[in-house]
Amino acid sequence: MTNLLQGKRVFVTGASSGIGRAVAIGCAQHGADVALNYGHDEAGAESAVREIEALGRTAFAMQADVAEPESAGRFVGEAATALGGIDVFVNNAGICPFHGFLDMPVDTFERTMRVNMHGAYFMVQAAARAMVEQGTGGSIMAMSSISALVGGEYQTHYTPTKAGVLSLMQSTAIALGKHGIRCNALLPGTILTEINRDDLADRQKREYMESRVPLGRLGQPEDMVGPAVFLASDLSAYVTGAALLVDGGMFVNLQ
Ligand SMILES: NC(=O)C1=CN([C@@H]2O[C@H](COP(=O)(O)OP(=O)(O)OC[C@H]3O[C@@H](n4cnc5c(N)ncnc54)[C@H](OP(=O)(O)O)[C@@H]3O)[C@@H](O)[C@H]2O)C=CC1
Ligand SMILES: C[C@H](O)[C@@H]1OC(=O)[C@H](O)[C@@H]1O
Repeated sequence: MTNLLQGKRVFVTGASSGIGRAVAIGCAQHGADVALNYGHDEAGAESAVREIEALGRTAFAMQADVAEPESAGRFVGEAATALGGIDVFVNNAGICPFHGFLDMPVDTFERTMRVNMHGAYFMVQAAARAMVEQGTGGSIMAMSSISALVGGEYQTHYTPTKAGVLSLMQSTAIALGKHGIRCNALLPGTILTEINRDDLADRQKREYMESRVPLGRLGQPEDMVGPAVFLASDLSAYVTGAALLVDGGMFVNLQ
C-alpha cells in the first residue's frame, strides 16, 4: 500500500458496515488515523476499529444518530480530541427503505430526509467549523449516488436526498474554498451492501441491474476505496466541487 494519507486524520460517518466501513479501513491502509461514527451496529464498528489498529493506526468509534443535529458537534468534537485534529471528513451514513410513492408513510419520508440530508448538512457543517478553527484546510466528501442523476420507482424519498447531498458539496465548495477546504461528491452506482440486500434478493431484479453495468458486475464496498482515497489525498489538491461517478459505467449505458 502507498502512504497517500500518512499523518491525516479521517472521520467517516456510517462506518460500521458497507461503503463507510470499507472506506475507513482503506484510508487506514493508506496511512490515516480514523474516527468512525455508527448508528446501531456496535459490533461492526468495533471490528473495523480492530482492523484499523492491526494496521498500526489509531481508531476511535462513537455511536451517534446523525439525524439528531446535536450528534454532529459531539462526534466531530470527541473524534478530534481522540485523534488530535481533523483533516478529512467523509459524510457517508445513509438509509434507503425502498417503498412505493403513492402510499409512502410520512415517517419513512421524514426519517430518510433527516438521516440522509439533515444529517449530512449538520455533520459537514461541524467538520468544516473544526477545520476552519484548526486553520490547515481539509477535504470533505459526501456519499451521493448515481441516484442524484436518475430516478427510482421505490426511491422517491431517497433520490432527492442524494441530489441534495451533491448540491451541498457544490455550495460548500464555494463557501469553504477560501479556507483551503475542498468539497466533493462520490456517486456510487449499485454496490452490494446491507442497504440493498433485500431489494437485490429478487433474482430478476439483480440480474437486470447487473446487465446494466458495462463492466459486467455490481460493485463491492472496496470499489469505493480508491476514489475516496484520491479525494482525501493531496493528489486531488485542485479538485473541488466535483462529482465522481463510480458505477462500472451503469449511468452511460442507454443501449
Ligand atoms: N450501496 C449502494 O448501492 C449505494 C449506496 N450509496 C450511499 O452510500 C452510503 C452508505 O451505504 P451502504 O454502505 O450501501 O449501506 P449500509 O447499510 O451497509 O451502511 C449504512 C451505514 O450508515 C449508518 N447509518 C444509517 N443510519 C444512521 C444514523 N441515523 N446515524 C448514524 N449512522 C447511520 C449505518 O450504521 P448502523 O448500521 O450502525 O446503524 C451503516 O454504518 C449511503 O449514504 C448510501 O445512500 C450510494 C449509492 C449506492
Ligand atoms: C440502495 C440502492 O440499491 C443503491 O443506492 C443508490 O443510491 C442507488 O440507487 C443504488 O442502486
